Amino acid sequence: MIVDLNLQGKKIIIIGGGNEAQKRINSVLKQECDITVLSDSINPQINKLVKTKKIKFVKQKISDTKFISKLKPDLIITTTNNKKINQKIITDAKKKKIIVYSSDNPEDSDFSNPAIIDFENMIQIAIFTGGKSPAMSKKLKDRSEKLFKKIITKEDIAQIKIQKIARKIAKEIIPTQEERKNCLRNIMSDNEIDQLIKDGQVKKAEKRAITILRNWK
Ligand SMILES: C[C@@]1(CC(=O)O)c2cc3[nH]c(cc4nc(cc5[nH]c(cc(n2)[C@H]1CCC(=O)O)[C@@](C)(CC(=O)O)[C@@H]5CCC(=O)O)C(CC(=O)O)=C4CCC(=O)O)c(CCC(=O)O)c3CC(=O)O
Ligand SMILES: NC(=O)C1=CN([C@@H]2O[C@H](COP(=O)(O)OP(=O)(O)OC[C@H]3O[C@@H](n4cnc5c(N)ncnc54)[C@H](O)[C@@H]3O)[C@@H](O)[C@H]2O)C=CC1
Repeated sequence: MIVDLNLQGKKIIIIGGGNEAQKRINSVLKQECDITVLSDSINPQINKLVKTKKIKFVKQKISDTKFISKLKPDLIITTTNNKKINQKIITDAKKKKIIVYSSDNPEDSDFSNPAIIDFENMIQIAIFTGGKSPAMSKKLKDRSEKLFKKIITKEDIAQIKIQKIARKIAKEIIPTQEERKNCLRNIMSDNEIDQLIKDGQVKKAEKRAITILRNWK
C-alpha cells in the first residue's frame, strides 16, 4: 500500500551521517518535524543543516538501543553501514511499536522510498519497483521527469494553491460534500480564473474563487 506519512510534529531519530542519512533527512525535512541525528560522524551537507539549526546532532557511536527509551522517538531511520547494529535497532524498535526503517534492510523496514519527481513541494510523482530494482526507479524517473514537467504546469500549481484555500472555506460554508465537490469543480473549470492565473494575477484569481464560493447556492 502506497501512503504519504504525516510527520508533522513527530520526533525522528536518524542513525548515521553518510549519503543515505542525507537522503532520508532531506525527505523528512519537507515537513515540520523534530529531527535528531545520532552518528559518530556526519558529512558536510548534514553538518550544514546542523549549523543552520534545521536538525539536531549528537555525536555518538551507537552500540546499543538505550537511545530508544531515552529519546522516545515516533520514527527511527537507521542508515549505518553496520548491518548488526541496524538489525538490533530494527528489532528493538519493533518491540516498542515504533515505526522503523533501515537503509540496508527493505524486508524488515516499515516503509520504502520511491524515486520522486517533485514540483515545488506541491506535487509529487513517485516511482517504485517494489524493491526489485532501485536503479531502474531512478532511471525511469530521469527519463520521465522532462515529460511530466511539460504536462504539469505552473498554472496547475497555482490552481492547487487556490483549491487549498477554497476547499478550506468550502468546508466551513457549504454544508454537503456533494455541493462542495461541485463548487470546487466549478472553480477548477472557471475560464476567468484560468485567464487570471495565466496573466500572473494569482491574488485576483484567488478573490474570484472566493466570490464563487460565497455566492454558491
Ligand atoms: C527497497 C528500497 C528500500 C529503501 O531503501 O527505501 C531500496 C533499497 C536498496 N537500494 C540499494 C542500492 C541502490 N539504490 C539506488 C537508488 C535509490 N534507491 C531508492 C529506493 C529504494 N532502495 C527502495 C526501493 C525502491 C523501488 O521500489 O524501486 C531510490 C529510488 C529512492 C531513495 O533512495 O530515496 C533511489 C533513487 C533516487 C533518485 O535518484 O531519484 C541505487 C542507484 C544509484 O545510487 O544510482 C542503488 C545501487 C544500484 C541497485 O542496487 O539497484 C541497496 C543496496 C544494495 C546493495 O547492497 O547492493 C538497497 C538495500 C537492499 O536492497 O538490500
Ligand atoms: N536504500 C538505498 O537506496 C541504499 C542503501 N544503502 C545501504 O545504506 C548503508 C549506508 O550507506 P551510506 O550512507 O552511503 O554509507 P556511509 O558509510 O557513507 O555512512 C554510514 C554512516 O554511519 C555512521 N555509523 C556507522 N556505524 C555507526 C554506529 N555504530 N553508530 C553511529 N553511527 C555510525 C558513519 O559514521 C557514517 O556516517 C549502506 O551500507 C548500504 O547497505 C546504500 C545505497 C542505497
